[in-house]
Amino acid sequence: MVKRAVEANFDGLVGPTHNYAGLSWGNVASRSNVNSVANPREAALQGLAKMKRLADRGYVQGVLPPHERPHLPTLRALGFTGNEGQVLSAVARTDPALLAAVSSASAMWTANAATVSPSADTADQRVHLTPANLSAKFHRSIEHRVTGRALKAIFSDERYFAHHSALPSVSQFGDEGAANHTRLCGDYGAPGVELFVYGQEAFNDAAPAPVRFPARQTLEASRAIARLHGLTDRHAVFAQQNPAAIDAGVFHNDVIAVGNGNCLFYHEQAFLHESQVLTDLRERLTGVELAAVRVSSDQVPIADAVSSYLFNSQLLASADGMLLAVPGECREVASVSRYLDTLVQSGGPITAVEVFDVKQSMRNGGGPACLRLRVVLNEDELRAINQNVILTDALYERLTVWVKAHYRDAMSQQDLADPMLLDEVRKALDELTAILGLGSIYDFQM
Ligand SMILES: NCCC[C@H](NC(=O)CCC(=O)O)C(=O)O
Repeated sequence: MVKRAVEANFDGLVGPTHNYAGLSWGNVASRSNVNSVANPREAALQGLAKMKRLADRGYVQGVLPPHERPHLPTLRALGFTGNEGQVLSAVARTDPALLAAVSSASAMWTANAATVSPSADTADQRVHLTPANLSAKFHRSIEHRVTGRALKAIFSDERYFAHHSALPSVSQFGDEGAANHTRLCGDYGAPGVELFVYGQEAFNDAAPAPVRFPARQTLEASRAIARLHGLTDRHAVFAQQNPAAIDAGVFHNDVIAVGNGNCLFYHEQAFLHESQVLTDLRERLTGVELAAVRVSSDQVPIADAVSSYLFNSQLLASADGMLLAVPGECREVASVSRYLDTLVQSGGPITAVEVFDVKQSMRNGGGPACLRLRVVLNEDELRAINQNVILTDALYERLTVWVKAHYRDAMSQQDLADPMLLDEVRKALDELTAILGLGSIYDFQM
């Protein structure tokens, strides 16, 4: 029997150290905004406003906490000694790039937090969660431990939830989580098919690979996640991303494709073997017709897809079809704006387009879809999670007050060395874990 289920979205609350450090080679926005002054307060409020709008529409909206940054335990593991002020001033003086790396608020992009397989797909009928090792970028490779703790503090009931450790942190098992994972299905509670998109095969030198920018996800990693989650061949499809797309700045598949329910919305240059992907999906979607919404390069050149983040939109089920929640940049790129006008009139599955302003995040290459982790939950599972992280009006108000009390409105690279910043962050996060009822998840709390 198919259980009633919903797709919940868990957005990463932007952390107090949000800044532009140009840390992500291959991510065009990150590199082009390097050294701009960021506004963490505005970033966090933009994220909260997105969550609130969707919660008001009736979507189940959760919150995932930011991480402790700058991360002193990482600096100590790399040989910095002395008290915290001494560690910070030494790293600022000798290695500012390292200080930036351990200060990034990148955990906000929770599409990279983990891969989640709903219970309807897995062998033991539990929801399976694996934090992504994010091994392609040092600043992100330090996220998975705390991410795992946060997920365990929210999805704690072992009758319903199975947690795995991140894969080995080496490039051969590079894993970027849900950004390269799309689930297609009929009802959310019915068995679906999980599309794993990888950039490269690690153990096959002859396989196609990008030449300019790194492929962050490997086939080997995707297969390991599917095994860990107990997905049989009926429930998993593996597809290679088009290497040319990676070289054009598509560092994750969610920059060029998004799916929901029976709909896959994608650019014609997304996949290396497009028709095979569609065939593999159709074979496994029993009783459900795949609605493939393909965007051609004539309609939207790939460079425009990358600069507008058209495909990094949230595709959400709505009463009369599907809502595409797009970043504001989509209305600033002519080809994309034109395309969106025709899309809703085309009579296809996507029936509405709405614009969300997440500009602070966009300038680091994170659109609406990057900011959320999707978790399909049936009614029992939804009831079993930590309810304190579900966004209600009261929680929205509380988090807004919390952000305004603790966040700065300007963050430059120089500011990261300020020892006051570390104190501010810890004070804020200590309060946050109490608000969200998470217990102790940060190193400084242990
Ligand atoms: N899913 C969106 C991820 C964006 C993220 N950007 C960053 O980490 C940029 C940080 C900086 O450059 O300061 C990344 O590339 O992994």
